Amino acid sequence: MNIALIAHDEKKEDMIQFTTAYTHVLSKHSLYATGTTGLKISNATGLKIHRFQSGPLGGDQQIGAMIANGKMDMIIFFRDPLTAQPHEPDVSALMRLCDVHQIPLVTNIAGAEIFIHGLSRGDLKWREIIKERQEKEGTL
Ligand SMILES: O=C(CO)COP(=O)(O)O
Repeated sequence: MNIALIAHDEKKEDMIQFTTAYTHVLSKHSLYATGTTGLKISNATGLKIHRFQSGPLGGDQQIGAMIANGKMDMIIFFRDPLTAQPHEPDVSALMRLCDVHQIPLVTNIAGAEIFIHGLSRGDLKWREIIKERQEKEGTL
């Protein structure tokens, strides 16, 4: 599965703890992240991560583009609800695209715990079926 990991500054510590705890699960998947989040995770865990631009510079939009192109399977986005973000429109756009394309999105560590267990149990296998169908129909 292609998984995006994103955290606002006040939530980066949560992301490091989460990815450290679940390195063994995450290492079986293709990981993508916004710039600073990706750097911090790979420094802390050694996980291989494709890093996009930093969020305020367009990273959320790059991940959004992957969703629109049918290339993203899950978004783990630890959002800071208490701090105004200069790129709030990008954040909203990313979450909107998750809903448009039925991509599982979780925005806090408590939910992410549930997602990660579902992921290791195979709850996201339906994504493969959808992708195969889209490839056949030429819509991917
Ligand atoms: O701002 C972000 C997501 O909206 C995260 O960006 P960084 O990972 O570059 O800090």
